[in-house]
Amino acid sequence: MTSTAPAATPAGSPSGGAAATAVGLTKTYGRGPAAVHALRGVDVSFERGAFTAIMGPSGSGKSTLLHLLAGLDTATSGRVLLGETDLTALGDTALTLLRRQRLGFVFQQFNLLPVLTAEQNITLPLELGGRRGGRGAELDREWMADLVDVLGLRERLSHRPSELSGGQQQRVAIARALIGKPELVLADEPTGNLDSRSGAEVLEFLRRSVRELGRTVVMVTHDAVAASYADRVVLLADGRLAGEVTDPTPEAVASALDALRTSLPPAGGVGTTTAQMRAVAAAHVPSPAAGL
Ligand SMILES: Nc1ncnc2c1ncn2[C@@H]1O[C@H](COP(=O)(O)OP(=O)(O)OP(=O)(O)O)[C@@H](O)[C@H]1O
Repeated sequence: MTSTAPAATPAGSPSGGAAATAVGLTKTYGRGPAAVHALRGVDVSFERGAFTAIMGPSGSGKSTLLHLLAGLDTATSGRVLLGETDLTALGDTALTLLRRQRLGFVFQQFNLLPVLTAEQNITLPLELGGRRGGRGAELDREWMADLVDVLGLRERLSHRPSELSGGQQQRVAIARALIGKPELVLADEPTGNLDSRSGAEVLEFLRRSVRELGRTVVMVTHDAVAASYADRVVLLADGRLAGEVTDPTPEAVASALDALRTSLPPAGGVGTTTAQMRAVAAAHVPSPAAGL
């Protein structure tokens, strides 16, 4: 699938124009011989107004990177910037507020409240913000109408989640993620629980939220077809940035992933140098990441 979006910001570029930036990001779980190096120094920028997918073999650090971008986990070293704000310098309360006011989340499990209607689920973040005096508690009715139309939910607003299909529920979850006009929407396998038709709808809506509603989306996925809806695919292998595919097609993504998998030993990275991965990725990826 070819995108008409502007060229992506190179990996590791400064945060000007970037919705989020990771700088020398490392995350180690555990200590000593049991330590797991989930991220080993990742430098990557996510361009504002673009749809970026993060892909890589199982255990390559995708979810860890998404969680650090969300301020849901703390880095071992390095920094995460949301715009100009350094998340790694914030305490728990500030991070909670930042997540509520500046981020939107879409999960594989739709996480809708069963007793609320679709409309109530969508506006819930504003209710929560309002109760605590947070910013964005006012419902922007025009924005709500835009979201409902783009997501095709107008006829479904009074329905409860149990009365909606999986795809419709995920569209409600996307509207809920977007209602507060977050700077960045983080999606973790948003189509993982959907059949391919509903998945395609959801991906199309995520793309439209970027193209038509000016949002910024970063999505973790295992699916090369899903990734092809993005403007750019960032590849991770063994906790490191291992290349990228711009204007991705499913074939280009699948071949870049195959190249990464065959370059990794079964144990997950021991003995594989970044240089080896770069060489393999460069051979298969149309636009390898600058700065690798
Ligand atoms: N809380 C944790 N404690 C210990 N190790 C962890 C923890 N979370 C993740 N890891 C390890 O960190 C590495 C990266 O995990 P992560 O979940 O980020 O990978 P992933 O690319 O998202 O994998 P998958 O595609 O299988 O979901 C893995 O080796 C994983 O086992």
